[in-house]
This record gives sequence, structure tokens and C-alpha cells, in this order.
Amino acid sequence: LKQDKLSAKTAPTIHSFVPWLGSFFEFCWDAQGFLRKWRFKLGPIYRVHIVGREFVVVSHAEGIAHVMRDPQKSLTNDFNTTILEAAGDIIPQHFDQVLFGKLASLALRTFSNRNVPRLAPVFNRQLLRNFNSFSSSGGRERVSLTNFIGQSLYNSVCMSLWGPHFPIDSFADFQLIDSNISRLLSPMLFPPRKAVQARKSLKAELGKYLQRASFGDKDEVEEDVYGATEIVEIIRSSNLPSSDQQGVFLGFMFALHSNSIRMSTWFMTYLLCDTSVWARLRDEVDLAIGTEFESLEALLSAPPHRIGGDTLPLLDSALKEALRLSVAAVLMRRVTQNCELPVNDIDSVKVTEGEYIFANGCAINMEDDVFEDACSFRVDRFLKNESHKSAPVSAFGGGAHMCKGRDFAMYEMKMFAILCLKLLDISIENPDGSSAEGQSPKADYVYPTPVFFPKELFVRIQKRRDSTA
Ligand code: HEM
Repeated sequence: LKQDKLSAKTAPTIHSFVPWLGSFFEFCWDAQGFLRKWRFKLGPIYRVHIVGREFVVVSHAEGIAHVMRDPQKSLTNDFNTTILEAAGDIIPQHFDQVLFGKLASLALRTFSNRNVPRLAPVFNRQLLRNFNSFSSSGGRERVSLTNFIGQSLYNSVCMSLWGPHFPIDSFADFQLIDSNISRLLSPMLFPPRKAVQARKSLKAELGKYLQRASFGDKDEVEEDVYGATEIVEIIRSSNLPSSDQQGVFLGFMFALHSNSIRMSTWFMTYLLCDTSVWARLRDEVDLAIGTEFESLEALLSAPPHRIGGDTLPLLDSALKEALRLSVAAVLMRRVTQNCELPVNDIDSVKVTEGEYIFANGCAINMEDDVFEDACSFRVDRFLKNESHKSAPVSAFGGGAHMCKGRDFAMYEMKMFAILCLKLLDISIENPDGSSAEGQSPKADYVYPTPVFFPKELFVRIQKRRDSTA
């Protein structure tokens, strides 16, 4: 087939007159609009210059699948590594690929559906504790939605993985790093002082934890904590200097929390902004507890495969829909040797060593000719088995580098939503105090990470009034 192809062409380029930054501002202003505009103007594959890097944007299903499969073995995912280096402040030459490979394959095991039941008891218990503290003002105080979700998930995940010695009060530092990741990645652009300081102090905390954690001491800790002792052991037994061990740990923490918190924030925003969606899902959860599950406790201890399609089909569909809508650009790859990307069955485009490829999931997930009324959140879209022109591009990527924490991430997001629906009344507000009900969630500042940053909204949280749960 390849021989039949016309000779490979060069992809068209978006010209920008801004040196080094290139199309950065236009992209950040409205990333989805930017990607759509240029796809219609230049076709499914084009080049763009953003912050000192040349990206080849791929926007068609065949091309994205090709990038994920990488049949010519000519692409590397080291952009992901660059993000982890920036998060953990690791000098690139010190980044230990072998160690990261070990951690990634261990993550696949630790976060698999088979292992989730080990993590679930502490995770759920801690989540409930956080809900109690966030609802203690009875809705009088308002909190940022990202803080509510971020703090709750960060605490619960850390406790279930790393045990009670872990410094869970470090969330504020983590959040500063996460929200400044684009500036940490491009330090030439005024280093973000607070984020740099936060990274330093979180690394120091992680250093103390790595020194202190003793995992054999059953008298000191409950048996069901420490879901990920092996991960800590591998970092500790590496030959890296302690600052790099802390950096690797922080990089891993970034992979663990960053996308889950952001994606969960999108998911909850979709549910909270539409009161009819919230009411339908609440009815489903109420009904399931009592029929599918004997009690809330039974649901909390159910294996992950029971919390989904058959028992809570609308919630399952809602999460799939939020994942479809919240994917920014799933994959980033660097070309390691010149190769070709298919444009269609006949044409292909040359890409050159050193260029970055950016697989634009929005071009599939957000297009009306693929999904009817594609930009709207339709809670039952995946319930009715509607036929779509293509499956959505997965938020978790695909191929050899597909997300290793996807099972646990799905569990986290579902459990968080279920417990909110069952136990809390939450109202959602814009920063100016007006109600955000009826609004469509919007993306804020954007960088090529797998999930867009949602715009800041606030919530008032109180215990559910019409429930005895
Ligand atoms: C909703 C939450 C999450 C989303 C949307 C997400 C998405 C992704 C994506 C798109 C990739 C890159 C795939 C690629 O480059 O081909 C990735 C990689 C990865 N993710 Fe996640 N992720 C999430 C949660 C998690 C969690 C909870 C963990 C647990 C540690 C995790 C661990 C990893 C690891 C280790 C990799 C690197 C895989 C490799 O290079 O082989 N992720 N994730």
C-alpha cells in the first residue's frame, strides 16, 4: 500500500510573526477554536510553532491511531518525561528512564482493577472525612471547586497509597506546581517564584517521608494502608542522589494527581451546572443503593467492575461524556527518525527528526459530523448506544504508553461523584458570586497537557438535607 502512495508532501505551516512564542497566545486564548480553525484552513496535518517548539498537529482518526501505534518505531514519548522533569525539578541528564519505566509498569499493576479493592477502604474513608470537613460550615463558606476536589482526592489517594506518615497537608504546594506547570516547563519566561518555592518545600517533605517510611511495622499502621509500598521502595533503593529521588517521587505524584484532579473537576462541573442531570444521577444512585447494593457501605466495598455500566448506567455514560469533552490533545510525541504520517489511504506527509507531534483529540471528540451536537454535554449519549461515526479519542491515550493509572482514575472519579450525589448538597457559583447553574463549563489557560484546565468556579457544600444516609 505504501508503494502506491503518492510521494510524501510537507505539511503546511501556520506562520506567526511573534518570535519564539509563535502562536502561543492565540492557542491559549481559545485552544479548541484555534485547532478547529487551522484544521479547516490547512487540513488534517499542519505545523505550528509554540514556545520555541515546532509541533505537527494531527487531527484525523487514522493519523491519531497511527501516532498511537507508531508502527515504524520512529516516535518517542519523551515530552511526557519533560513534564515530569519540570514538575520534579530533575535535571534532564539525571532523568533515569529505566527507573521511570519500572515505576510505570509497577503503576499498571498497583492501579489495576484487581488491586483497587486494596486501596479502596482507606481511599473511601479519607474521602468521607474530607467531605465532613468541607461541609462543616453548612454551606455558609464558599470554596473553590478545584480545591474541594483536589484536596479531597489528593488526601485520599495519598493516604491509601503512602500511609499515614505521608504529609498530606502538602496539597497547596502541589497545586501551585500543577497550576504553574507550563511556566515551570519554560523557565526562560519569568520563573514562577511561588511555584519554585512550593516545589522545593514539597521535595523536602517527600525527602523526609522517604527517609522515615517504614513499611514492615504492622503495629504502627493499619494493614490496609500503604497500597504502593513497592513504588516507594524502588525510588529509595535507586542509586540516585536524594534530590533526584525526591524529584522522581514528585514527578510520579504529578502523573498520579494532576490529570485525575482536573478531569474530576470537569466531570463535577458538568453535573453541578445542570440541575436536571444532577437530579437524574442522584435518583440513580439512591435507587442502586438498596437494590444493586445492600447499603452505601456495600457500594463502597464493591469491586470496581460493579460500579459502572450495569449498576449505574447513567453515571457511567456521564463520565464517558465528560471524558469525551475534556480531552485537550491526548498525545505528544517527538520524532526520532524521519518518517511519514498518513493523511488518507493515498497521501502522506513527511515529518522530520526532532519535530513534535501533537495528536488533536478535539478534532474527533468535538466535531458535529462525528458526534451529534458534539459540543454539548449529553448525559445519556453513551447510554442509548447511539451510533457515532467514530469512537471518541480516549483521554487515557493508547498504544504502548497508554495511561497506567486509568483503572484507578476511573474509580476515583466515579466514587467522588457517587459520594457527592449521595451525601451532599452543592451549589455552584462564578467568582463574582452569581450562580453558575445552566452554564457550560469553560476551559481556562491552556497548555498541551492531556486535560485542559477548567475555569475556576466556587461551591457551597452542605450535608444532604433530604437524606438519612
Ligand atoms: C483522569 C485521569 C488521568 C488521565 C486523563 C490520564 C491521561 C494520561 C495520558 C493521556 C497519558 C499519556 C499517554 C501517551 O502519551 O500515550 C498518561 C500516561 C501515564 N499516566 Fe495517566 N492519566 C490519568 C491518571 C493517572 C493516574 C491516577 C496515574 C497513576 C500513577 C497515571 C499514571 C500514568 C503513567 C505512569 C503514565 C506514563 C505511561 C507510559 O509512558 O508508559 N495516570 N496518562
